Amino acid sequence: MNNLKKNGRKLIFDYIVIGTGPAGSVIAKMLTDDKKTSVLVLEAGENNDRDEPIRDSTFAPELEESFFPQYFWQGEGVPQEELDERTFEWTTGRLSGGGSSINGEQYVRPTSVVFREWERLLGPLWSPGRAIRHFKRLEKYNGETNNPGAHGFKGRIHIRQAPVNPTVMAEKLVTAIELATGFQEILDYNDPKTPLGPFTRWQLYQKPNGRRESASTAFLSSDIMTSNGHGIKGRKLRVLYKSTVLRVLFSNKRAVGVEFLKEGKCIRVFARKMVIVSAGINSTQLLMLSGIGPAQLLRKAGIPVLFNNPNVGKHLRNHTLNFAVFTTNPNDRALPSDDPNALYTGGAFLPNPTPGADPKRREVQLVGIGSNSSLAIAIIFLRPRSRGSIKIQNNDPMKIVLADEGFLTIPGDLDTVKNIYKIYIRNIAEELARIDPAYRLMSPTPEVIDDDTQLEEFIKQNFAHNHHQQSSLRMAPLQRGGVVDRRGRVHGVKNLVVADASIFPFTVDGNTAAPAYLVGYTIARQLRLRNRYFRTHRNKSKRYGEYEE
Ligand SMILES: Cc1cc2nc3c(=O)[nH]c(=O)nc-3n(C[C@H](O)[C@H](O)[C@H](O)COP(=O)(O)OP(=O)(O)OC[C@H]3O[C@@H](n4cnc5c(N)ncnc54)[C@H](O)[C@@H]3O)c2cc1C
Repeated sequence: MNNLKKNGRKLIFDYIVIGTGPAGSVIAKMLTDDKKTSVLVLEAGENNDRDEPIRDSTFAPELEESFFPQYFWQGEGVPQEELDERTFEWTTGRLSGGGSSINGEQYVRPTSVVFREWERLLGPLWSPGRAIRHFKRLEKYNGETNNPGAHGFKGRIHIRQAPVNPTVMAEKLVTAIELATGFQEILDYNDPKTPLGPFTRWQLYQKPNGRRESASTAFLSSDIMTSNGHGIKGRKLRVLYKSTVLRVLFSNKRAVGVEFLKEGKCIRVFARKMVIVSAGINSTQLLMLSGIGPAQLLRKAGIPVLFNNPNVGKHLRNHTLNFAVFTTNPNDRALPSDDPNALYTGGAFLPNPTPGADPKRREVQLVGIGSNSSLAIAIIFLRPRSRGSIKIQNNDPMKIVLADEGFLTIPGDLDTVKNIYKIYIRNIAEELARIDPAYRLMSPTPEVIDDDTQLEEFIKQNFAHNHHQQSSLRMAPLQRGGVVDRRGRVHGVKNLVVADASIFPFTVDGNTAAPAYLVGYTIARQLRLRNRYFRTHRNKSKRYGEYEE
């Protein structure tokens, strides 16, 4: 076993951050802004920011389909009982920027309805007003809006609204959705005043020239660190790639460091203040390997129990994903010829169409994906009740976890997806065909939609995975299913924080990268406040909770 050493002494940092996804990268940058705090970041993957498939946004669809081993974790979930025992990929980005370096680039903030739930459970730190303030500080918005007060224009994350001029295909789809649902076209779905309706322009994680903006390009860029991971201009940042953390080290229930694998060597490194786990879909496994989790499971795996918390790995959630495919008019382009980086052909956010559901709550996301010969609508149900779980198999960090996403295990979820086809898709198909008869619903056919048994079968066969894994380490009080408190501090131990999509307390009503950035930003601010407080108040007897912003 090696200790990472400098001048023969073991190397100690103020913080160790595990992972460079949206949450980890923001935290690493923010904690080192003061040029006093030292941070070591450990990332299993490499820095691939310069690779064409990562930089060039037009590769996004291919990345999402092929899961190239050089950029993705390779894994599979357990067979899904309600989906005829089918298995789905259990993966995300394994490279600098994590999922943000390979994802579909859609920038979608959760609505205020979601943050009101977070606030009720966790207090004002997670209120809708504060969330919007934080998003504004993070983003550099490059697009149109009727509510400039809702956007930020000076943050580090470039957001490009695209395309400027919608294609005829996008316009036809949006008109059809307007007519089919009664919701008017909206300009800016991230404006809290217009969370529902169809639109021709997505907001994308892209620089003004259409190149991908990831957590790596936004927060670990050349003005922050050198290409080999050294902070510049006095920034006490060190990023080590190809460094896979195996477990967190403790002394009397206090996290003091981590053990990681780098190029065949097992190395130990230490943290004075805190270890921050931002490993995304792997955070649950790391906690369990470190002795935090359901006692019975840990004992069976041969891991000494540090803190028995049955909530660890228990509340895994994901959105559902299905498709409807239309023929198109060969004269209609899916994307403007001068802007292939726009990626999508319109879309919509809508309420659950089931009679009795809240008509003001966003629960459905439709994404137009056009090509020369077809228009697919990706259908995402954003508020499924089904829950899954993550379990380790034994104490071997290299052994894949048993990730059971529990898709459609609560029957109401299947009913909602059926209603989306029966009400929204059926009506959109009719309106589209009225606008232009060349647009015909091919899959599922209207006959399948009208037959309950066939529709159910279609949904199960057609079901896809959309990589919005969240909530397996819920941020909530222990008695209410929590693993971390409102500042991400792990219950039952000291100096250990989790900050990433795994701590979302309630399912978000859109894609998951924006709230992961927000979680990182909010927790980093809290850590900075704590540092500032301890620096200025020598009397450390007061708890920093009293000095929250
Ligand atoms: C194909 C795909 C498409 C998606 N499309 C969209 C989209 O269009 N819009 C959107 O908002 N979201 C999208 N998402 C989801 C989004 O990218 C994730 O929710 C987001 O990246 C989560 O951020 P995070 O900080 O929680 O973790 P991650 O982004 O997963 O980052 C975790 C990092 O930790 C590293 N890591 C993990 N384990 C270890 C370890 N043991 N040691 C060291 N490092 C480790 C990983 O390599 C990774 O870099 C998509 C995801 C995928 C996979």
